[in-house]
Amino acid sequence: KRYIYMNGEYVTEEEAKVSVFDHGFLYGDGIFEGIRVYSGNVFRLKEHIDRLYDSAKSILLDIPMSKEEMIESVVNTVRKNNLKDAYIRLVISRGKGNLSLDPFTCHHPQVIIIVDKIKLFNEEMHEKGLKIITVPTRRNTPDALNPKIKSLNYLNNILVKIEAHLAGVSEALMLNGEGYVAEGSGDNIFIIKNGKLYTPPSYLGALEGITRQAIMDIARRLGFEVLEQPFTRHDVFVADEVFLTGTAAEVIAVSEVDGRMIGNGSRGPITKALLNEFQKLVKEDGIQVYP
Ligand SMILES: Cc1ncc(COP(=O)(O)O)c(CNc2cccc(C(=O)O)c2)c1O
Repeated sequence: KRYIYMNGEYVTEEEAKVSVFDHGFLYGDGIFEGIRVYSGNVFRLKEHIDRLYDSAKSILLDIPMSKEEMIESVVNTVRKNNLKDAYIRLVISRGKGNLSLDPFTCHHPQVIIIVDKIKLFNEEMHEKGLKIITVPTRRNTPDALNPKIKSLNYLNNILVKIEAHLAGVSEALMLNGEGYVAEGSGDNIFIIKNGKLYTPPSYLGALEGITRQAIMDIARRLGFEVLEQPFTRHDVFVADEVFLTGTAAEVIAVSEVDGRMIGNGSRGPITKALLNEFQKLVKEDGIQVYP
């Protein structure tokens, strides 16, 4: 049996329901985090919670518990489900209100913690790398709905998934309003050229990924230069290596973009080395569920 945390209680999947008047359901008025547990370690949980509370502040959503209480609730929910490896979906909605858009008619934000088994990319996909495309749908502009806010408004990302699917690929890149590469539908992007790593700067219009930061930390620790600067599709096409990062994706190589083969058409050596280091880090850096 799986238990879901809802507003301080554990309920079963069948009992886990929200009101049809919940503004998270009606308007995507809410925020969320995707977090992973590796061998009982909740990877960089504090960093995820810090980002969650930043997203909350940015949309004036008042989470009815402290960061410490939220961390404890996440850990307890993993323990309640007795999982050592898992994917956690932490959702906070504005809560039940009337049918207007007005968030000030919602007085009880919903705090929901779902713990699930995780699907992985298999070893073959890691070695071969993903074939991806660039799609016409641009990333939300920061002065409209800032991509730094991990909100429940994922239609921008879902439209990208639809375009990728229609093109027969599993993932796609979004550009920003100026035509610079922003990120994938649910992951950040890195390119490697002449031994240097490049990733779009966070102001460009992408989520400040926890995995992105971890890879930058690892790469710098290994002595690589990492530059956060804008780049274009051309820079991606001529890169030696390309990979995507995300809690679900981890570190996944890209072997083809818009029909251009990347490097020798399979995962590059630096990408593989970074993934190896990442797989060690995720077991250590975070909060232990079963100390
Ligand atoms: C738009 C976007 N960009 C980057 C990332 C990677 O960030 P982290 O390194 O912090 O996870 C995300 C988060 N990744 C995310 C969110 C929701 C679902 C899925 C999925 O692949 O099922 C993935 C994301 O949603």
